[in-house]
Amino acid sequence: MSSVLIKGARILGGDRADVTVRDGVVEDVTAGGRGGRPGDRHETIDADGLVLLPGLVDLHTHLREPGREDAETVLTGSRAAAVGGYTAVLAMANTSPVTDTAEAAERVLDLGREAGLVDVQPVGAVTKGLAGEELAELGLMARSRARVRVFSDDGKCVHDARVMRRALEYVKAFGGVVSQHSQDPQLAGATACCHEGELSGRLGLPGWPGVAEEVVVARDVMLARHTGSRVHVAHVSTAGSVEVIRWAKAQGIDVTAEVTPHHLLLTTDLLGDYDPTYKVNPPLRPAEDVEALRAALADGTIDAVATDHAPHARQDKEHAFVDAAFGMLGLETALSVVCTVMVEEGLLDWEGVARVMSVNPARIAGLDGHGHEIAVGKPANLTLVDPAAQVVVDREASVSLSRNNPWHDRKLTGRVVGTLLRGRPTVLEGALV
Ligand SMILES: NC(=O)N[C@@H](CC(=O)O)C(=O)O
Repeated sequence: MSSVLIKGARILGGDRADVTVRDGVVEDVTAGGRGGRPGDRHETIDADGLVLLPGLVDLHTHLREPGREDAETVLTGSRAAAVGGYTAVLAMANTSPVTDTAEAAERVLDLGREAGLVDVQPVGAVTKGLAGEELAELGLMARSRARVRVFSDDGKCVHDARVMRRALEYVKAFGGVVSQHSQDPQLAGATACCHEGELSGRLGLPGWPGVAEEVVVARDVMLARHTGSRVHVAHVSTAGSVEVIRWAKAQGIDVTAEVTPHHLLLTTDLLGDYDPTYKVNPPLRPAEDVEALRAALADGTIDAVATDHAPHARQDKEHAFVDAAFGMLGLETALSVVCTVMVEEGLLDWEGVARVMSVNPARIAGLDGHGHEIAVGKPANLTLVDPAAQVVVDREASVSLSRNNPWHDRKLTGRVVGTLLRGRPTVLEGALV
């Protein structure tokens, strides 16, 4: 296999270095920009002043295949992931059919390998058909070729405490984790589609109060304590949930949490003109929650940024607000949003970005080969970022199949310019290779 020389990149935003990768691993790191032996033939990437990060890992991606290939496929979602700087994504189980068997998980794994742009790691459903009643084949999925370690009914909450307890006990045996979509179905019912508050009243939209999330987070951390197992809180959206998670961590309870880019920047007042692009689960919250989420990501209470990339075909989104599908795109813009709201605001440095977008997600998901330090002998899953680039997002430029992009026309700072999967460039100069 050929080698690649990345010249002059700032590893985690530090001093310039030359990084040579060969046969899928980092072969050499030379400080000061004199890397590459004379006479060696490399493909050279001029990375002068660019920030080099370990390849990003997304704990929460919806790829829609099988079942809704008109919204996204494993291939198109993999393209969006690579453009976004990702080298691994966890593919959520709420496809049709649901990923609730070993065969279904292996099929997603194989589709990811065929696409060959990022490692697609299937998430297994917690319950059969996401129905919340009977446990899915957790052990068979774990022992399958797909080696499933993350289980989630995402899109639905595992609301029965007894089922959640059993799931936590079960996954403990093989070091698995349950990623919970925390939404109490009585407090936030089937029609709830907007943060409950003054605005939802004025708009006449059924409200989804923060407490519907917080009560489930509180219950689940107690179940994690009781079972000695591991729970992960998906898409945390309220200050109250942050308080519970902070308390639980202080008790030594094995809980981790993720926040989405949209909950770090967008607020509920965007719903003023009923644009379904901004309809998402959990809903966009007020500015006080956004502030608390940023602070929690900065201080480590929230471990990871996860996109909840949720592509939807036009016919599912272009409806009256109450009838439109929940969800928004996220893979291609996540790094730019994190750079804008966390790095530019002085809340995280690039080492911190590597931690919340690569190291911690890889650890939570148990993904070997990702989230490693950039050092000799380590897998060459790498992301190059231009930290000063000014981007105006154009939804038509997306490589996703869907267009439900809440970032359209927004100005963001920082841009992914290169991605390497095991030493092979998948993205160069911001475009797919
Ligand atoms: N996050 C979303 O708004 N949508 C998710 C599922 C869900 O959590 O409702 C989807 O699959 O579309």
